[in-house]
Amino acid sequence: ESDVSDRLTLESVRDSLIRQEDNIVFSLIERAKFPLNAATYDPSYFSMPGSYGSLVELVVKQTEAVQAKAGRYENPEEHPFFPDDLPPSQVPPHKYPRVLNPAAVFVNVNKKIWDVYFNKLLPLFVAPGDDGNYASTAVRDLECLQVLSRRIHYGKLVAEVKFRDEWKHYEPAIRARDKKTLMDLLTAPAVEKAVKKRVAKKACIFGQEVKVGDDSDENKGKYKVNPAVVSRFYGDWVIPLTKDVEVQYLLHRLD
Ligand SMILES: C=C(O[C@@H]1C=C(C(=O)O)C=C[C@H]1O)C(=O)O
Repeated sequence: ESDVSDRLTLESVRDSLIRQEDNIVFSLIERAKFPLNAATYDPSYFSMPGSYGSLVELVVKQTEAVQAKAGRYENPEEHPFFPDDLPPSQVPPHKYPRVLNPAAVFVNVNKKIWDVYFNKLLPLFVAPGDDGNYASTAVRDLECLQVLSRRIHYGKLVAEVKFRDEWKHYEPAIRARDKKTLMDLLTAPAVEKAVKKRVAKKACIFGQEVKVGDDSDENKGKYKVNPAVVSRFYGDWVIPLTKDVEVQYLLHRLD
């Protein structure tokens, strides 16, 4: 049986990133069903024993605790937002193929993802207002955070494949801790451009009203999430954070 890492190619890793776009766009559409619902993020909205902060923090922390028991974070592709005090996995260990350098576990940009999602993205793609559905809102946020985190940390696998393909170029830059050269080596501008175009198109296709027996174009241009916002969010944050993960991982690749 061949080693999983032998089947890992830049193409297969990119295919996964493309598939994850579907998940991200759908999750944003689901969140955008609700208005901002500011109470979800307001620590003074409720109080309960233990220091959970806001409702969304309660939902994320408690969900992560349950998922940790179920073994979610044993998977090197999953990263918790609140790694401190997580309970251990309760399930028999699964033998994940060892593909990444073990130092990969120390690369976690979820704090940044949390900040960017709530402060940069959310105000741009949800309507202002309050409909009282705070718990559902928090659950949708959790979903968005998890799919974004998975996508961005996939940068570790991308970097691993690129390193294997071109180690002769990467090694000297890693030894010299030369982040600028690493960034230049791993950047593929044409791929980035295609990603931004494709996510805008997905937001158009997945987010349109589908009508039967009505040929009029009255719904043309009305989308559940603004395709331009999704594309800009990818260009300004998702891609740069993925590349940040790539560089951070590569710096540890020879540890
Ligand atoms: C992920 C990759 O690395 C970089 C980041 C990209 C992204 O986040 O979509 C796209 C191209 C590269 O500049 C890749 O090459 O596929």
